[in-house]
Amino acid sequence: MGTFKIEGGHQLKGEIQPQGAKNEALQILCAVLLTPDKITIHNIPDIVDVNKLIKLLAKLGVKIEKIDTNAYTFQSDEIDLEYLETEQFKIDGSGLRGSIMIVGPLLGRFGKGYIPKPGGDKIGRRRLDTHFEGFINLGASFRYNREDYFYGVEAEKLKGTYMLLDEASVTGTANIVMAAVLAEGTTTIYNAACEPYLQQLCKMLNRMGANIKGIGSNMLIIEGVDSLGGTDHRMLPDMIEIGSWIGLAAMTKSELTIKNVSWDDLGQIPNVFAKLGITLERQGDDIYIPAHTNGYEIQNYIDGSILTIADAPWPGFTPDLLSIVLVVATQARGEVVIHQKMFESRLFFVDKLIDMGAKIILCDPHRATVIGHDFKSQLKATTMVSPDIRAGISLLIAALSAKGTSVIHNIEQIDRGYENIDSRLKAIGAKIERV
Ligand SMILES: CC(=O)N[C@H]1[C@@H](OP(=O)(O)OP(=O)(O)OC[C@H]2O[C@@H](n3ccc(=O)[nH]c3=O)[C@H](O)[C@@H]2O)O[C@H](CO)[C@@H](O)[C@@H]1O
Ligand SMILES: C=C(OP(=O)(O)O)C(=O)O
Repeated sequence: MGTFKIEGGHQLKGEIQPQGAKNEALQILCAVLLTPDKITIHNIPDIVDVNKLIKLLAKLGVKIEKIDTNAYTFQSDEIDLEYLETEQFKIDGSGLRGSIMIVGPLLGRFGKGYIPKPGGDKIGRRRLDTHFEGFINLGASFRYNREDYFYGVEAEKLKGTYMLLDEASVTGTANIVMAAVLAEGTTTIYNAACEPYLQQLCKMLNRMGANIKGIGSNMLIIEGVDSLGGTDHRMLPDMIEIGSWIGLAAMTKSELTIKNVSWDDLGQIPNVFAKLGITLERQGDDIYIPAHTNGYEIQNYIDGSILTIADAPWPGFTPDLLSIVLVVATQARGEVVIHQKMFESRLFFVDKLIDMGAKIILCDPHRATVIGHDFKSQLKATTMVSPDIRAGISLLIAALSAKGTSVIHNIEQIDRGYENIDSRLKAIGAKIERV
């Protein structure tokens, strides 16, 4: 179990280049299975989850070449479907959440797709019904082996159809789209997820020869084609990482510039941090955050009632930033209710923040009320264990603002989604060691 030792209470300063987006990378990497032609992908983040998926693709027979620090080529012209029947695949496939998205492309191109129960954050129930109901709608037969949590879908030829998803699942929509692009006829997916990473996937598939309309909306219309070809793709910057850097800057009263953020793809993120009282300046495509020497004040609603920050499917606010918003609120002036609607086990990490002196009431598993300290009392350093990726980075931000030296164990959770986080933090003045 890896550990970070952090000496908190220091102001940081400098520029940060965000990494390529983790959750986009997981979709895009699965899409390389859709064609025998070469695909070049740039801005791939060097993080544990993505590297696990790249290894899994290699074991499936994808020819992979690293052509630059964050760029690879992929060629899926000799796929070894037998690997899907092996015990090793059960281990590899369950190592991350994103592996679920190999099923759609494999089903679309080879007529069968299998996956063990995927891994990822333990943040509540993470059902897969939307994915498999979508494949069944396209004509696939489905089986699930309860003994070893193994899912399978098979079809001679998928047939396009109309479907209304039971929820706007992000990976579910990506999976169904990747199957439907090679189905016969027209598939309409209503209540589709429409976040920027999904838009990126659809645009990439269209460059490969697919015919997807309605990109960016919650209704995707896909005319199936017989085959797809190669393309070049560049990943967007990671909006969750960008939000994490904004939170870090505010909590440590640091002046930071986050470079090349693709501002127009950030949706509600700048607004939500602005509601917490954080000043963000748009400078070209960069975000400049001045040092918040006098703190930051949470805005109430216009009728004076207390602000609630809640998650919702895109274009709502992403659930992946709520833990970060929560930690930032602990030092604000004012109060806020954090409502995590999607996941029921994601707020339990607040116990650690309470140990550090934060004023938080966990009302129920989904809601926490935070009463900010306005920096009148600093958080106290402590020893903690990172339960999931976003709680992990939130605890790291708390530790960097706290008085004294904190220790965070199980930092593998943070490494799942943040590239070289310790060296990038050190470059802007943080006192952090991997021990
Ligand atoms: C690898 C990847 O891309 N992971 C992301 C993806 O996970 P993932 O695709 O697994 O998440 P889903 O979009 O399927 O759903 C997340 C949770 O929200 C619930 N839900 C979803 C849609 C909806 O309309 N109503 C609703 O309540 C689901 O029941 C589930 O509990 O999207 C999540 C939601 O943005 C993010 O937290 C994850 O980081
Ligand atoms: C929940 C997350 O990831 P995953 O879906 O990969 O577990 C996340 O990135 O915050």
